[in-house]
Amino acid sequence: MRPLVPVAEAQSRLFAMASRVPAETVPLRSAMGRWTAEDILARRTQPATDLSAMDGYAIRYADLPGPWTVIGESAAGRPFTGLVGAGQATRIFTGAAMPAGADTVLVQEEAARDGDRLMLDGEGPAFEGRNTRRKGLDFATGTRLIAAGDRLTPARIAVAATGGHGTLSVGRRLRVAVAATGDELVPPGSTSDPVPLPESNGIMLAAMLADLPVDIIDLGILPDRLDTLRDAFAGVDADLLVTTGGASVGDHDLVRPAIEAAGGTIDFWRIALRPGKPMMAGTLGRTMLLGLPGNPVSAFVTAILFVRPVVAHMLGARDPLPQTTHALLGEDLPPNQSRTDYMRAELRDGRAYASTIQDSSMLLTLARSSCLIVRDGDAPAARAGDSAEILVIA
Ligand SMILES: Nc1nc2c(c(=O)[nH]1)N[C@H]1C(S)=C(S)[C@@H](COP(=O)(O)OP(=O)(O)OC[C@H]3O[C@@H](n4cnc5c(N)ncnc54)[C@H](O)[C@@H]3O)O[C@H]1N2
Ligand code: MOO
Repeated sequence: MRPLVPVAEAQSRLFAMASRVPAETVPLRSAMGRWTAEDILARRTQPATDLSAMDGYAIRYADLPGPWTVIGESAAGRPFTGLVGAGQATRIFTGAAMPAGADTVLVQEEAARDGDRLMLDGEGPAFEGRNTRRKGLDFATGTRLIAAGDRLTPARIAVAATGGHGTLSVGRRLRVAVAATGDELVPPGSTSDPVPLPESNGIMLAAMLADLPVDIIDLGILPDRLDTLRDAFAGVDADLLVTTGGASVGDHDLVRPAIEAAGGTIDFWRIALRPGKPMMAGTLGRTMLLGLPGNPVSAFVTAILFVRPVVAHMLGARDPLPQTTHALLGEDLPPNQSRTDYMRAELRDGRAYASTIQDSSMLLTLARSSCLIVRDGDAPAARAGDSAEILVIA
C-alpha cells in the first residue's frame, strides 16, 4: 500500500484541486456570511461633512465664554445654510452638519437660553472642535473597507452600506451533496427497533456546514451496492460530493470503486491521521469528492480538517484552515504512534483532559468533548502541565 498522506499535504492538495465558485452580485441583506470576491472601496467619505456629536449649540471656540445670539437651527438632514459670525450660535443636534463659521459645540447641559440669548452655564468645551466629528473621521472615498476574501460579518455589511454600497460581489453559494452509505443505516427516528443503526453522519455534516453559505443536496442513505452507488454518484449535480462510510478495505467498502465506475478518479486515499485514516479525495466530472470514513468520530474529525476548509476555500476564503490554540494538559499522555492524533478532550479550568477511551465510534465521548488535543506523529510522552496544541470544537 502507498504511504499515508500527511494531514498538511492532504490539505494543500485539496486546495489545489478545488476551484473557487464564480462571483455573483447580491443585495446587502443576502450577503451575511459570504466571502467577498473583490476589494470593497468606499464610494463616499464618512462623515461627508463636519458633524455635531452632541445636542447643544454650534459656536466659534474663540467666542468663549459667550454670550451668544442664536440665529437658527441645524438638525440631522436639515442643515443651517447661513454663516455663524462672531458672537453668534445655532441650535444644533447630534448628527447635524456644523454650520459654516462654527467650529465647536457647547452641550445643552452647559448652556442657559433666554429667547435668542445664549449663555455659558458650566465649564464649556475644553478645546476647539470639542463635540464635533470631522469630515472623513471614519473613512474617505477610496478607502478599502473590506478586502477580497474577507468573510462578511454584520459590522462589515454595515460599513459597506455606509460606504455607499447596496449590493456586493461575493462568491455564490456552494452546492454540497451529502451521501451516507451502509446497509445497516436507517433515518434517525424512523424506527424503535434497536437493531438498525440510526444514520448520524449525514445529519452531523449538514449541521457542521449550517453556518456557511451552502445548499445541501441530501442523497440520503445509499446501500452497499456498487451499481446503486455508481448511479447515484454519476447523477450528482453539485460542486462537492461528501460521502461517509465504505471508505476502508472491506468487501463492502465500495465508495472508491463506485466513483471510478461512475467515471471519476481518486486523487489520494488514506491519511496519516487518527481518527480518519481511510479518507479519500477525488473528482467526478466538475464535482470534487471527499469520501469520509464511516466511524462517526472519524467523519467528524475529517469534516473539521478537510470538508469545512475545502468548502471555505471554494467559497473564496483566504485562510480556510481551522485555527488551533494552546492549553495545558490536565494529565500525562503516552507517546503517540505514527499518525497525527486528534484526541477527544474536555477543557476544565483551562486544562485539557483527554478521554480515557479514544475509540472512533464513540459519539457520546465526542459530544462531551470541548476540544481535540493535536498530537504529532511519533510525539514523545507528554506530562500534565505541558502546553499542547488544541482545536476547540464546542
Ligand atoms: N482491515 C482494516 N479494517 C479497517 C481499517 C483498515 O485500515 N484495515 N480501517 C479502519 C478505520 S481506521 C476506519 S475509520 C473504518 C472506516 O471504515 P469505512 O469508512 O469503510 O466505514 P464503514 O465500515 O462503512 O463504517 C464504519 C462504522 O461506522 C458506522 N457508520 C457508517 N456510516 C454511518 C453513518 N452515516 N451514521 C452512523 N454510523 C455510521 C458503521 O455502522 C460502522 O460501525 O474502517 C476500519 N477498518
Ligand atoms: O482512522 Mo479510523 O478513523 O481510526 O477510526
